[in-house]
This record gives sequence, structure tokens and C-alpha cells, in this order.
Amino acid sequence: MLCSGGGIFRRAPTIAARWLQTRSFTIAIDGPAASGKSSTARAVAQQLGFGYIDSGSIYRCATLLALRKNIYSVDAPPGDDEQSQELVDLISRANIDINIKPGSGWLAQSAAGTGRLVVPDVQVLLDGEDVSREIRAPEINRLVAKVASDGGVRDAVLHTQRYLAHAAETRPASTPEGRGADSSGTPGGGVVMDGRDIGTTVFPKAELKIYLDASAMARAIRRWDEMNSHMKETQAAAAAAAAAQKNTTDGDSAKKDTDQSSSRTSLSYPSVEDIARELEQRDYADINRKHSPLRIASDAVVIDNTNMTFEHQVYSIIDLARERMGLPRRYDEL
Ligand SMILES: Nc1ncnc2c1ncn2[C@@H]1O[C@H](COP(=O)(O)OP(=O)(O)O)[C@@H](O)[C@H]1O
Ligand SMILES: Nc1ccn([C@@H]2O[C@H](COP(=O)(O)OP(=O)(O)O)[C@@H](O)[C@H]2O)c(=O)n1
Repeated sequence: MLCSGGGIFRRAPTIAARWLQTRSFTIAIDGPAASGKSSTARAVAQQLGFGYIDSGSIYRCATLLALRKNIYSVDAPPGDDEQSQELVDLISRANIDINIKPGSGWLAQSAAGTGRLVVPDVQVLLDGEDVSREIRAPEINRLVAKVASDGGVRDAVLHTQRYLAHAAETRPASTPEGRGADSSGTPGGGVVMDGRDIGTTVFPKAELKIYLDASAMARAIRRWDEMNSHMKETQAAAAAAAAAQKNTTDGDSAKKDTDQSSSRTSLSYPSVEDIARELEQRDYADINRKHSPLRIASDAVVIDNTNMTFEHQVYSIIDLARERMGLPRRYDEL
């Protein structure tokens, strides 16, 4: 119908682009643990002015609920219907929110050195409580794949995922370019969601599906690096707090607190081998579970980023999205 008249025919690319700009565009990013899904998805969403949902956070919140209520344990036999139903009820009642923190995050560096790729921080709220840090704890890492293998839990989380995606489309991360930056200033109606089954189950009709992968060792080292920097930040914050306290109270006790805090952190700090083992176990559980296992969707674009810069992988995905929106590629030079 768009192409039926001569005038309309000439304007068709513009009309098509506008049409694509006003409807929702979904980017699904799946892949194994620590393959770069969430950092990439946040940067892509930020650049396109799309909303962002980290679906792993929802499973992590479900796991936190299970741990707090003592419902699930790593050793408990799978398939306990009562246990499952109790958790499903909790998830269904819970209020989970995932927000990009405006003005937050880090600037990605790369050989291309454009220096303009921001990876914003994400805040995860469970019934209004900020659980962003807590859901990344080792106890959660150990249990989350088991909780996520429960079919009832997955159905409950599916509702939350679709609800949050719908809300996020109208609440984009920010709008430096793309659809959010149009002349009317209208926010872009799009969303980027990352996880394990986004392209296969949650949004099987997503306009763009990416399967992000990297070698097991590269993933383990990157996660270790990430934990290392978090630990340093935590230690620096503890040292600063202790120094401030020293000025006002007994100096000796402040030093004792710092030392205790440092030794606690380093005691629980895993090696690269520990992390590699944990990632491998989680990947195995995610690939081999019955409900919505981790699979490469038949229409997904596979990107192995083992030897790729972060910036390159982000801009490759943005260009794929732009092509599918009827817009010209922009980053071929990178
Ligand atoms: N191409 C890349 N090169 C180097 N590090 C990367 C690359 N892509 C992502 N990373 C880093 O790998 C770590 C894990 O990425 P993350 O996005 O948390 O993975 P996932 O969401 O798949 O678990 C992060 O520190 C991220 O900055
Ligand atoms: N769409 C999704 C997302 C996460 N998950 C589960 O949630 C766990 C944590 O996901 P995550 O994305 O936070 O994990 P990382 O890759 O960040 O380590 C995964 O290991 C899966 O067991 C899932 O089953 N389906």
C-alpha cells in the first residue's frame, strides 16, 4: 500500500523509516555467562535511546526471594512442586524494577578511541529495596541456574519480562542518537533485553537477535577483572570511611575496622579458576535444562567477541539495528 502511487513511491524509504521509527523495535541479546551481554546491551540501548532490561536480574531477584524465605537450596532435589509454587507466588507478588541510572556509568575505551560510548549503571529494585549488589553475591550465583530451571518460575518471570519491556520502551535510557533523537524529541519506542532465551522464547519475533559468545577463559578473566575492580572500590570506600571515623573517634578502632573489612573481602575473593568453574557449571545447567534452555535462535546473528574490542561489538550491533530500521550504517570505519 505504501508503494501504490508515484509520489508515495518516491517517499517510501522515508515513510518506511518513519513507520519503523514509531513502532517498537526489540533487540534480543542472548549468550552464556559473562559473554558481555549486559554491558553491550546497556551501551546499545543508551546509544539508540532504547529502554533496557537485564532479564538475568529478574532470575537473580527470584533467587534472592528464595534464599531469604529459605525455600530453595542448592542441595534440595529438583521438582518439588510445593516449593516451586511458594516461590511462584512470591515472584508474582513481588515488585521488580530495573532502572538505568541517568548520568551514571563508565566510558568504554578502545583502539578506535572515539571515547563516547557510555555504559550506564543499572539499579535493580525489589519491592523498593536496592538489591543491585546483593543479587551478584556468590550464594546467588550458585543457586540461580537451579531456580531458573523451574518451569513455574520461568512462567512467572516471563510475565515480568514482558511487562517491564513494555514499560521500558516508553522510558528510554537516554537519547544521544537514533530514534530517541528525532526532531520532536519523542523517546524511541524500542527495548534491548539480554538473557538466555530472549530470542527463542521471550521475544521470538524480535527485530534483531544477537547471540554473544567468547571463549570460556576470556569470560572467566573478564569476570575476575570486574570483581577485582569492585573489590578495590569496596576496600577504598571502607578505608575512606575508617579514615573519616579516625578523625572523630578512636584511631585504633578505626584501623581495626579497616583491616577486618579488607581481610573479609580478600578471604571471600575467588580465583580465576573458581570463577571459570562456576561459569561452566551455570552454562551447563542453562544449556541442559528442560524449559527454555540456552540455544542460538535460528535467525540470530552470532558474534564471538573473544578478540573483539567492546566498542566494535557495540557499534556492529547498532549498525545491524540501524539497517533493519531502514537507516544507513554509521560505524563501518571502526
Ligand atoms: N569485547 C570485550 N572485550 C573485553 N571485555 C569485554 C568485552 N565485552 C564485555 N566485556 C567485559 O566483560 C565483563 C562481563 O560482561 P557482562 O556484560 O557483565 O557479561 P554478561 O552480561 O554476559 O554476564 C564486563 O566487565 C565487560 O565490561
Ligand atoms: N533470560 C534468562 C536470563 C537469565 N537466566 C538465568 O539467570 C542466571 C543469571 O543470569 P545473568 O544474565 O545475570 O548472568 P551473568 O551472565 O551476568 O553471569 C543465568 O545463569 C540463568 O540461569 C535465564 O535462565 N534466562
